[in-house]
Amino acid sequence: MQPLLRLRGISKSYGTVAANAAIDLDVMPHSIHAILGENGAGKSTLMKLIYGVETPDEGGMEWQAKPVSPGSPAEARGLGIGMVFQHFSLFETLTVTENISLIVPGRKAALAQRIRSLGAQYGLEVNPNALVHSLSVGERQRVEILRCLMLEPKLLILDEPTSVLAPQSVELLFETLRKLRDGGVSILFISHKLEEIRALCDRATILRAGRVAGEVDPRAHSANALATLMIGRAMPAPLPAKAMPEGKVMLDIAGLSYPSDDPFGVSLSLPSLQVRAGEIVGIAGVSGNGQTELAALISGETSLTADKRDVVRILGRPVGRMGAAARRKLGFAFVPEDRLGRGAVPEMSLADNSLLTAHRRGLVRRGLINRRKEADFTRRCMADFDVRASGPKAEAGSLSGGNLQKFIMGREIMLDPDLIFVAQPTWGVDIGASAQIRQRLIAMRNAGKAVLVVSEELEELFEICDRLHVLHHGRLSPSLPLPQTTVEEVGEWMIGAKETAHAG
Ligand SMILES: Nc1ncnc2c1ncn2[C@@H]1O[C@H](COP(=O)(O)OP(=O)(O)OP(=O)(O)O)[C@@H](O)[C@H]1O
Repeated sequence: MQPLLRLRGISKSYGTVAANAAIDLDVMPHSIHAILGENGAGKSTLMKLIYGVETPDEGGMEWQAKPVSPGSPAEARGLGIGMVFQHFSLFETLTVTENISLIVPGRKAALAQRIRSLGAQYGLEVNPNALVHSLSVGERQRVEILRCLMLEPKLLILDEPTSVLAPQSVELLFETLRKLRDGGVSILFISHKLEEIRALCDRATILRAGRVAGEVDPRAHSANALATLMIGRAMPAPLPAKAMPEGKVMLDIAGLSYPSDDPFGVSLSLPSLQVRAGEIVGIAGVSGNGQTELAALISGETSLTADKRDVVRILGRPVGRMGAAARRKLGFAFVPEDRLGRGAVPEMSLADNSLLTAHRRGLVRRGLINRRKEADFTRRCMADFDVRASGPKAEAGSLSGGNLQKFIMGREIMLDPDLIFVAQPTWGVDIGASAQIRQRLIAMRNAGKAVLVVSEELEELFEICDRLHVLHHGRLSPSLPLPQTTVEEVGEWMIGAKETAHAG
């Protein structure tokens, strides 16, 4: 059988970094083909070359046995190649339908109708009239996938599509992808989740440092064997959580109802949320159920009315009316889910990004930046958290997704906060580095720090947390202690089944 897409000797360098080196790849018709590799291995670069976002320095590409060299995404789409990016490319101030209509032809009313019906069919529900800025990361991803599907591609490239989907939605998406494959669409699938790759893909190409390190049938290998192939060494073991005495309450939210002023936002109802020193508390739930609003409330992006200033307390202080910078001064650190934008400024160097939150750690004296200290801090963060980039001067936006996430996590942990709030700590991070990040969070807990983690990955929460709450439609469940609570129970809270029983 002729491959749908054939790459031969594809190379692409950025300065001195060989992001792709002499890559050969055949994508067959009716195939779901995984691209595996550590953060920075060159997966996204390869996909950008195929989709015409970048042009290769060397090598050739054949599409349905004809030589092609797509010079732009529009040309690639013209061939029948669609791509869903890891970082979103939606306009925040436009609605879902308006964003889709920029690429997909058709009248708005008809598009909105198709968005609804495709959404229902594939478990990618989203309100066509919602403004994109009001959507959670997970919902934005649904919009991106829908937009691609509406163009009926022959090859669909998905760059970590499941990283922000709930387990149920992942299964639905896989059903969609299998249906698409059976209907003649091939899929290139990038994911760090090896079990997903084993469940979904029939081929896997493994990249290591920009080169092809092997090609396997993922169904014939265990996840552990795939991981070893990918990272070239064995996985680090989880750090045991040591028994801790009951610590002081470091975050305390008592009886807060917070109606959203955004018509598409989620109103919060938080009967009680406490995080004590020496524990990790997790917030489980599907993205779009109030996680964004909760993060804004705790980080200080949202300010409460004067009568509610006591309702949120950080390190014993009422912070309801305190801004984000003042909260950080108390000993609070925050890793937002949106790493490009809120977490880091892409156009700035890593060193200057360190300054954004670490300026109080001796990097600024009397209003002057100490460049040496800034570079030292950044270098230390890069070394300790295995951030792969050319150095402190590298632009944040040039880092691979997982490496930027490791940098932001590292920067916040290095502030040595008493209370840290982390949204999606390992989103886009490869399995070796995720294990390291989880180890760091457990180490903070063992050192008596208070840790609050929002994650859609139940497995991750079950591995690191002492207790869990579930957020569903903005309502926070009671505290569920681990390990007594089961995944099934949490699942029921996640879909609202338990909530009704609890209220009754
Ligand atoms: N625009 C750019 N400028 C400079 N370097 C870049 C640029 N894009 C990618 N790189 C570098 O090329 C290498 C490969 O990056 P790429 O994003 O392809 O990795 P990846 O395998 O997709 O990683 P991740 O799993 O973290 O998304 C990295 O070292 C990255 O820093």
